[in-house]
Amino acid sequence: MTSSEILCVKGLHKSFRYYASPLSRLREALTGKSCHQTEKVIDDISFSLERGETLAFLGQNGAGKSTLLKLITGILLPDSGTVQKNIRITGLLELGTGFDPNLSGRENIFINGQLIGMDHAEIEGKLDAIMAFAELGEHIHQPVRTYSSGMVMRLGFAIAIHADPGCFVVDEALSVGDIRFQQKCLAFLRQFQADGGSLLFVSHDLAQVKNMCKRAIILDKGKIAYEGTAQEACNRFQAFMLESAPQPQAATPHFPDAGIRLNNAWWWQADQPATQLISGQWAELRVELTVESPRENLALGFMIRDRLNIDLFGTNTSLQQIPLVFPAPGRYTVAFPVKPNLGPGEYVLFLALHDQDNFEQNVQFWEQSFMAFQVSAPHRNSVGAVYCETRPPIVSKE
Ligand SMILES: Nc1ncnc2c1ncn2[C@@H]1O[C@H](COP(=O)(O)OP(=O)(O)OP(=O)(O)O)[C@@H](O)[C@H]1O
Repeated sequence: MTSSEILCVKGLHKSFRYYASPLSRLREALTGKSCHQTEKVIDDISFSLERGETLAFLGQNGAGKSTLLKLITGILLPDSGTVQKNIRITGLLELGTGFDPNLSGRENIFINGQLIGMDHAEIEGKLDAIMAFAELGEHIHQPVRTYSSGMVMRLGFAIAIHADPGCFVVDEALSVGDIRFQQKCLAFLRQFQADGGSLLFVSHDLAQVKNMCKRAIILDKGKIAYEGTAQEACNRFQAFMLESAPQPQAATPHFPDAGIRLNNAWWWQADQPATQLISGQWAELRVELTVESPRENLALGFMIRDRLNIDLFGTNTSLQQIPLVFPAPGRYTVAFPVKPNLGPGEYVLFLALHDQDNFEQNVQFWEQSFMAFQVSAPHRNSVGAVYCETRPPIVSKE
């Protein structure tokens, strides 16, 4: 380890054993014969972290990000390889790790605090500050098993940050809880960074990764697939995710009794089909259907979701008070004029055709992620997920 490094990971390997049933495990213990399968989850990972550096880990679900963080913090032991660190690393990993559900929040502060390296006197000294940060009020005296996941997160975060770590580990857990508390945690983390603290960060929110981190590693099936600036890593990861996202194609109906098939759907903007829309300019979502017999009383709708699968905007013909009538069999196109006032980024389109009064009835198709598309904002005068029209600010003196 060099003098500026606080963490040095070398040749880390970790596999998990999988047994078909508890009986297989018992059989192996009794007979000594192998009755398990092994899956390599971390495969020869090496990297180092300098003091004050912020490093993000990106990767698809199951890529090994959380396992790597647990190896670094010592929650898990590697099969081989080393984790050298010369500072205290704390953070939020699995919600509730190190909490006894039957003890109160206050009692758990002592248990969890000791687990992450504080001694009793240090915890006594910081108890009031930890309880104030967690904002649990009288709940602090109730057993942790009665807490919501957001409350567990508050308590875990409050303890972890008061351990004066040199490096703080943030897994997706930060996305739990109410937005005001999340903002408070993020503000804390920014101050922690400004004061020279290091961060290891796992998030599927690439905007947050770019905002919080300078460097990033993309993990793919437990191996390092890319290491570089957070900006470049996010671009590569985004491109990879878009490639692997469902593309427009003939959809097969999921509903055997459906008499209407979704053939295709595509965006149209500036007189041509578009996979990249320009924010704030009129576009059209065209949905092409094959109708086998005359139908009415249906609603065709769409929902735009962001990459975290959060609903951003949806509408349907019923909400728009447009009767959807297919008087004869044939191919139909339904066009929705839409002005996508969205921030630049990747989005996914959900399409469904169902009863006009009840979306669970007469379902003809229900395509959760029919296609991915991008939105660009060439005249950037804003940031964020939505685009609100603005006029130049007016400065006036009282
Ligand atoms: N304790 C465990 N026992 C067995 N398998 C495990 C254990 N922990 C993780 N795994 C497996 O290891 C693989 C990697 O999981 P991990 O949680 O590290 O991925 P991840 O990149 O953090 O995914 P996500 O983005 O979904 O959180 C997965 O296949 C997971 O099922």
